[in-house]
Amino acid sequence: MNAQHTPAQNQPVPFPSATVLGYPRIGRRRELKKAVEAFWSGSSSEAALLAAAESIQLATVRRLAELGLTAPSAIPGTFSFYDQVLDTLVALGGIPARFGNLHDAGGRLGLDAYFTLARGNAEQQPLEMTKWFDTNYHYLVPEIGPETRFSLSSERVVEEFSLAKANGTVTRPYLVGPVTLLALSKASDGAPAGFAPLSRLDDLLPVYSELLGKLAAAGAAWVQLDEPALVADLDGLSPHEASTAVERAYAALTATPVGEGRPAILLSAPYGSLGEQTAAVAATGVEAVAIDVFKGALPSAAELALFSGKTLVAGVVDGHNIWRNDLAASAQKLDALRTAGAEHGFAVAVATSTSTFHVPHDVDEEQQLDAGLRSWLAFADQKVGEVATLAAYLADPASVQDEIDEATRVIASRAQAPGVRRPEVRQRTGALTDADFSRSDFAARAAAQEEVLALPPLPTTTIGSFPQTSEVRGARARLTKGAIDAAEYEALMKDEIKRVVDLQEELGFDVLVHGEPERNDMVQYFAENLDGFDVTVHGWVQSYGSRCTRPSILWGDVSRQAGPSILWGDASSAAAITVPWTTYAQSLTDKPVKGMLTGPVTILAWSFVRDDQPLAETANQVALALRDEIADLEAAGIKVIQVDEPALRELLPLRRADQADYLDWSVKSFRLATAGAADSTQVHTHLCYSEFGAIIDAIDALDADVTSIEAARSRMEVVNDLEAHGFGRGVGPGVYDIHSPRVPSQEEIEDLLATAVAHVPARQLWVNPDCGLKTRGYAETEASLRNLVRATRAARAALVAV
Ligand code: MET
Ligand SMILES: [Zn+2]
Repeated sequence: MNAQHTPAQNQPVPFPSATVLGYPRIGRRRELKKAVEAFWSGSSSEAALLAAAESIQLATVRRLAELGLTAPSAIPGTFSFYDQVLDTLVALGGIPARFGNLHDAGGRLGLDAYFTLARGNAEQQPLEMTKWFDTNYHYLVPEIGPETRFSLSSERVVEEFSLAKANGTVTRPYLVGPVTLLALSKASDGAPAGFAPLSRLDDLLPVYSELLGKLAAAGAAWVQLDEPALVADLDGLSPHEASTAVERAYAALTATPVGEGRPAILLSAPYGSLGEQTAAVAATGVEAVAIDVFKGALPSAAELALFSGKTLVAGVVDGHNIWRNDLAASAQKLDALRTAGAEHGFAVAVATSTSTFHVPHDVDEEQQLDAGLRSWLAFADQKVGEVATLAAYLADPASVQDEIDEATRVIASRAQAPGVRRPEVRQRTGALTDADFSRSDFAARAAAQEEVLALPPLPTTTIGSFPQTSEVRGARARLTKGAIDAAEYEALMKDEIKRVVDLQEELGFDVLVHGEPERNDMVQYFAENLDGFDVTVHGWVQSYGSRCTRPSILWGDVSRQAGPSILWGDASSAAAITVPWTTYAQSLTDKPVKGMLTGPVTILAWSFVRDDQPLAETANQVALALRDEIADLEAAGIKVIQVDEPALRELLPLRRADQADYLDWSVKSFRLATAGAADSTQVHTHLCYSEFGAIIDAIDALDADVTSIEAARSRMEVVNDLEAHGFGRGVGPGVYDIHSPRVPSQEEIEDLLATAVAHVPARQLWVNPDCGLKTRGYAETEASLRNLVRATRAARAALVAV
């Protein structure tokens, strides 16, 4: 089996015929999560953590070899204690000055320094966190300024390579590439206005080269430098700047010939087309380029001609979603590439389009799923098989005809399966008119809401969830196992709701929440209660650090389920998903309790969504189900309803040309979900995890009465955008960073509020944390919320004094 039909000229060691760009790194049973969290809590030692890391790393290498990645350099470096951007940053030593000196006496950044950057300490906020391209993974944002010093500060990547090698496998170390690392960085606090981190490229490159040299010396034949920034239109990075940076960076990194102190370089460009960067990338001296031809387009004939002498690694198998590959379609793409390769003298290899760390490990772990549904799926392990099959196809097309036919048959059966297309759902979306997407004027709504709610200035609220205690999670586990029945579970949840309501009353909040104890996850909970979805048991994927989510599978047409829910066995609650919990909370207090729903875009973004129809159609189906739920909440007397859309920014296409269309359908789906609400019902939305400046028009177009936005971790930057835009409705920029256990002081929150009041009219402002509190403990949450309410009271007094 050999894909090197036209061996590239400049490659001392050929690139393997089949590979993946990355693999899940948290462990099949989330072993890394457990090991890291035990270390953080102080219940295990650094030595225990390192031992766990080693065993996870070696298990991955063994598994990938078993699955067929046996050629040298076919297995990528897949380990990270927290985040790949942080790994690369720490290796290069470019850490923010605000942390003081984290280097040890030997000039190294150890594990403690690494975790301090990720999680903060008593004095310093952690590095900001934001979405990695259009995925639900979050990376830590480097802060680079003129003062940043780069020096080789960690050789973990070399040690990881050596560990695998000592155990018999030559892997392909992975680093975030220099252009992407700087393009994703923000200017440090001390940097002059307009400073561009990319201006430090020339200072960074020698450290990359030094690290590549160490990898070569350790025996690495190939390294992978990931440059997804090249498939995106990033703010502050023009196409010309991007090409120039690519040219400069890779001229420096390939200055040394392969074999004379550097490994061969695979430049990988996942998540879309290289587009106008194709020529710049093809002109570099790297030995191989991985392009995404699943989500991205095949390069044109003229572009392909530029790859002469290289290996083109074709990402034909989707690394980002879970559907079984259409092998016949992939084979066609490979045929085109093979023909062009023969003509222009480049080799072709097969890969996934992105790292597979966006998908779970193994479909075979999900025997509880319907066999039909299971046959439509490919998780990380199955994708390795698909890649191997397609590499075999390149070498000998006839050898895998059976596999190709089988994939074609399964995909055809999926289109016909019951539940995939339901006429009653399609009639409803087909009959929508413009009126279904609009509420009356904001002014009229605001007046009606003021009358019903009569809130003080700077109203306080939380984002929805309260800490998920081990009792709550334990109760859910016992319900699943059948150790308690629905009535017992319901009683336990009610106890928790009462505790949460009482706590908010005691703290003095104005708009309360029920705390969401009944929700394992804000998307999965809805998926479990809607038709068209299924959930997995072991399908965990990393969201950030040790945090994992278990995306549901949205495979069919969506509607609320007919018939009573399993809980609240009373037929009058037929189909309602959230009403009984919310009305129970409302029965305990005179303050308004928010109904909490997850919006259509977020339900799509955080599920594995069907790929057989436009996302807009699926979003409208979900929106109508939520619209029905909102009508039921209103009928039950709920006055404030929040529809969370934390993922609105996440699905934004990476290329500007595609963004307007996305924003149009995504905003419409939110409006479709919420526009049935009465004027007097206050509709909230919540956004987090991203910088929102770029989509502020779309946020405005959501037409929510109140929007809460994550802001504490980026130190209130969003209020500048709101001010510049003239945002006119209610807004709560977060004042408490819930991603870290740190308790913000009253003074600190007062400062943030003062900043907010300076940019946004006080009558529009709300006071709230950045996000839900489910991952926090009660003690720190109580202390933080107490400071939040105290700071609000002080800010109100200051307003009156003015
Ligand atoms: C990631 S956004 C979370 C919103 C949800 N209502 C919560 O409070 O957990
Ligand atoms: Zn949030």
